[in-house]
Amino acid sequence: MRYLTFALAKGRMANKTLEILEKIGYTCEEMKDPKSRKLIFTNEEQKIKIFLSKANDVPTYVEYGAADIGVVGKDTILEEGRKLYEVIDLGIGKCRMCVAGPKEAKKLLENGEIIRVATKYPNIAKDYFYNKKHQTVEIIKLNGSIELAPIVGLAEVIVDIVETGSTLRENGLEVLEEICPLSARMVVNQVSMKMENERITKLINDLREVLAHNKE
Ligand SMILES: Nc1ncnc2c1ncn2[C@@H]1O[C@H](COP(=O)(O)OP(=O)(O)OP(=O)(O)O)[C@@H](O)[C@H]1O
Ligand SMILES: O=P(O)(O)OC[C@H]1O[C@H](OP(=O)(O)OP(=O)(O)O)[C@H](O)[C@@H]1O
Repeated sequence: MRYLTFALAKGRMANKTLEILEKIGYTCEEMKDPKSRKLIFTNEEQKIKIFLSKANDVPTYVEYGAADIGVVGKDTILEEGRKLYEVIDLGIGKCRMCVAGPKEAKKLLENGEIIRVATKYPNIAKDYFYNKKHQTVEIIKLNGSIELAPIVGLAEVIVDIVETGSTLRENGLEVLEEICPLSARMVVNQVSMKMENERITKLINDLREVLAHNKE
């Protein structure tokens, strides 16, 4: 039997993802050593390998088959636009992709003015403004602390993740339009889905059972 390789997004979702995998019997004790600098972990018995990578890179590893399976936010899946199968919503990392800004910016949006939109997610922003709203805007790519942009006059609005809304509130901004709900998804390489169909189907079914149980 060959190894099934998992690419998981490091960061805020990593621990919860590992907890869910543990519930379906996939464990990697070695991963729990906080001092370890090792990047990939093997469970010889279960014939699995697990690695953590930057969230943005998970779809790339999976599309190229360097990982059979990935767990990553829907935002990253939409932004990266890779060829993969999205098989299950894990229900963790729930948040929303929104257009936000000072409340005065609502008028600019309603009037379809050519505004500047700052975001870490240029493809999601383009798709929303160009394809869904048919509104011409200038997209400015940033890499973090996006909420700064309307405050310092770099852009009129932002496209960003909103979870509790605290970051917006504490900076005098608000949600102006909602683009879509987000959560972590399991994605599968298209060839692996065929070649390892039995193992991957079992894994998906086991996950469904655990997730249904969690909801009860
Ligand atoms: N409040 C939140 N802010 C950002 N992402 C969130 C939030 N809640 C859930 N998520 C989900 O968690 C994923 C990973 O977020 P995280 O901040 O760990 O990584 P990141 O944005 O790649 O961070 P960095 O670039 O700072 O390493 C996001 O892609 C999103 O799907
Ligand atoms: O609605 P809230 O609960 O306040 O969460 C949303 C904030 O969290 C994320 O930022 P993150 O902490 O990942 O930092 P970043 O801005 O550097 O990406 C996101 O980009 C928002 O800024």
